[in-house]
Amino acid sequence: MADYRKQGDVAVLHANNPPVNALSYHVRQGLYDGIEAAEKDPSVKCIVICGKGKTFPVGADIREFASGSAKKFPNLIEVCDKIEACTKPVVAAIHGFALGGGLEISLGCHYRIGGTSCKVGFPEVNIGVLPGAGGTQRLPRVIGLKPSLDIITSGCHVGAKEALKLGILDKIVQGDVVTEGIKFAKSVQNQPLHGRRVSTMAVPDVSQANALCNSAMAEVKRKSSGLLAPVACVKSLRVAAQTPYKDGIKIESALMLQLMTSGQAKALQYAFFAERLASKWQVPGGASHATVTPRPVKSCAVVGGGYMGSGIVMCILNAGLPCILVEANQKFLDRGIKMIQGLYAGSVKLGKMSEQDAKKTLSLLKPTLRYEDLKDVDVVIEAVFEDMKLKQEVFGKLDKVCKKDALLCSNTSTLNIDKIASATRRPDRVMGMHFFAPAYYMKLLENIRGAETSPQTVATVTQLSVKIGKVPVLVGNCHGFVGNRMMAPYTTEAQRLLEEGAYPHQVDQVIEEFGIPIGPLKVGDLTGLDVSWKITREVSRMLGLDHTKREDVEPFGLYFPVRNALYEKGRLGRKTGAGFYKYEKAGSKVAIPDPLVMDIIDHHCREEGIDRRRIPPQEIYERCLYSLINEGFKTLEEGIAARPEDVDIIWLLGYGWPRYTGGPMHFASQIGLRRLYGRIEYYHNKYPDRDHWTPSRLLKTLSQQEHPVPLAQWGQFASTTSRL
Ligand SMILES: CCCCCCC[C@H](O)CC(=O)SCCNC(=O)CCNC(=O)[C@H](O)C(C)(C)COP(=O)([O-])OP(=O)([O-])OC[C@H]1O[C@@H](n2cnc3c(N)ncnc32)[C@H](O)[C@@H]1OP(=O)([O-])[O-]
Ligand SMILES: NC(=O)c1ccc[n+]([C@@H]2O[C@H](COP(=O)([O-])OP(=O)(O)OC[C@H]3O[C@@H](n4cnc5c(N)ncnc54)[C@H](O)[C@@H]3O)[C@@H](O)[C@H]2O)c1
Repeated sequence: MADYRKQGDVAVLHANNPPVNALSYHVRQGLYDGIEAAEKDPSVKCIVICGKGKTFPVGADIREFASGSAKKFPNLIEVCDKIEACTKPVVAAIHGFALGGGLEISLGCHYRIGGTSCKVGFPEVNIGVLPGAGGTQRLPRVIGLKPSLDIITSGCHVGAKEALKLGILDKIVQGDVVTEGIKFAKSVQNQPLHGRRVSTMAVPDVSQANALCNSAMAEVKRKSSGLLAPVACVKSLRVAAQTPYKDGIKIESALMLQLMTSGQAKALQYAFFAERLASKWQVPGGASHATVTPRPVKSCAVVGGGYMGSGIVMCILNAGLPCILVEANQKFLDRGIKMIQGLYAGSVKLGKMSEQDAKKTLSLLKPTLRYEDLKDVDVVIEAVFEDMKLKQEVFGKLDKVCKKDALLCSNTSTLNIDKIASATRRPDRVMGMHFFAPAYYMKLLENIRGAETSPQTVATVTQLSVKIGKVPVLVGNCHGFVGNRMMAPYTTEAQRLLEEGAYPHQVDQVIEEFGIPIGPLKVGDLTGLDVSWKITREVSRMLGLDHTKREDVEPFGLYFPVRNALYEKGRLGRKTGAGFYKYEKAGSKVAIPDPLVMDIIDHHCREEGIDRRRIPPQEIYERCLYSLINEGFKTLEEGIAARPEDVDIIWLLGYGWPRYTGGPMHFASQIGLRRLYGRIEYYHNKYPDRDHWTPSRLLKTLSQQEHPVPLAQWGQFASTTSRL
């Protein structure tokens, strides 16, 4: 709704829909009625529109797109037109964010003022739509075509200063924005409105419009190939430059309608809400984010300042928390500090941070070689080598030196959290915090709850994760947790395809065309074939197998003859300039298909008596992606993942799964679970020895329901107790 009050001869309209004043039906109605009432009231001379609470409206209510309420009278176009047509001056007083429909409302106003820290923008492309309430038509009339193309196709926020410079804001004000808005409105109440109604203006300097739009179109197609929304934005902006508002708005609306009903928009909006759901955890027994109070965290420590540890330190420092870094010896400590300093220096060079801020942030870091220095910290995150014996040794030490209520966390990517916790006398205060590389950049944090981890530990770690800028997803304890566990069948199938008829570039091409930025074999080269070779050896050891014996490892899906042959030839991936591909030189990024690798593969097949066949792209697609999805369903049926949305967020934020498909689980729902199950069963019959093709029981049950079960209800069909 919108609150209407009068202050002298000024009508003040507050959009009131906490927490972000999304423009749902009642808010639109309130604003529309408010303008009408102010127009009718002879004692009102001018009007101020603002937002209650922490922000100006941040846009349309995204949930109303699916329900259809977004189109209900008065829709957002009608509200903006109503405001603009008002015969009394209307001023938008912006604090917080004016995004999407919120910015459109303010462009419907005759004047816009903003607080010093306000931000404006059109983030619609991020959720698969366009600024469809006149945004693509009004913004270029205010600021010109080029900056409008930049703002609308990028979805980026624009700060107050820049907004003033561009002309989006008429003034930046200090202090309370509503009070200032009232003052401003009074100052313009007698000014004629002619020339202030944006829809009546012409887009300035359209001589270069075609060239600008052509180049913007080429750019969005290059950057976000396959995405519908940015293309539609450019189309709509081109129209704005060429036609009067009344015609442009019709084309904008038609484009909006197409986008709103597209699968991409649904998937992107699903991802938007899934991301916000992720930190809302619940564990068996009922404890949840809503019921458990986290402990305050005032200081942290990181053990191991290698590749991951140094990135984790930066996340902590960036959040303004003091952090101690412990290393095994001076050489590695120096190397870690140098890495951290170098990254901050890089940020300063790129203008992302001032030198002073970098200095201040770095002053929160305390390097040491003494574990005893950790005695007062609230949370320790361990990031030493992936070795159970070493991790247990470190946790044993930490348990001795750290205060009793300190939390001890591990950045392990695969190891058993309970086993690590068993080295301490406080398993209730031990948890996994699985960061993704590079840790200072990647938003995902897979937090692993052990069998004895207490709800308060979960609450504290979740709160800390958010504080350091991450999206935390709580998962249960198993080998590889959710993300890496799902990765295993995907990479296994990618490699097995090589033995049957495909070459590395053919496999990667299919996956990259699907939208994952780097195919599985290029990822193999990136991480290093020696690294995956060692992992295979370790896992084989854990299972009591000899990794050199095919008959031992093959039944467990651990037999990778092509990778092994490349490894034995010293082709360790990008770092050696050769792996599944060749590279111009060691460390180069461009992977070049290598006839030598094809010969190695052909030779292997001849030796094994394998008749190579042409593998159709559809088979590559299904074997890599469906095996991964099947594993995702298994994590749900075992209660390792709590919700399909969590699985999706892990893959969207951690592994580059294309956001416009919503994530593997949402994608599965779009394929249709019956069809998906059928294909998985087909491959299970074809490759009965590969455990990862055993169909998930949950998927089977869901596929047998008479009507498709909405994704949000899948959890009700998972039969096993949660292992979270
Ligand atoms: C015929 C006509 C057709 C219609 C035309 C429409 C045209 C229009 O151009 C389309 C739009 O405006 S498209 C829209 C364009 N605008 C955008 O895309 C802006 C999207 N929003 C954002 O970017 C961020 O929320 C902010 C940066 C605003 C705040 O960040 P922060 O402080 O970290 O807060 P937070 O944690 O992110 O959110 C807090 C709570 O609010 C919830 N919620 C938020 N926005 C919502 C929305 N629009 N809706 C609903 N709910 C929304 C969010 O889910 C969460 O709920 P929870 O239940 O508590 O979990
Ligand atoms: N590399 C990745 O992409 C990645 C991603 C997610 C998680 N992880 C996990 O993060 C952890 C660290 O991996 P990394 O890639 O940073 O390894 P790394 O080899 O770069 O760093 C490990 C560091 O730990 C230090 N160290 C060893 N023993 C120590 C001890 N007793 N006390 C203090 N420091 C000690 C080493 O000196 C080294 O600097 C592993 O568990 C790994 O599985 C790695």
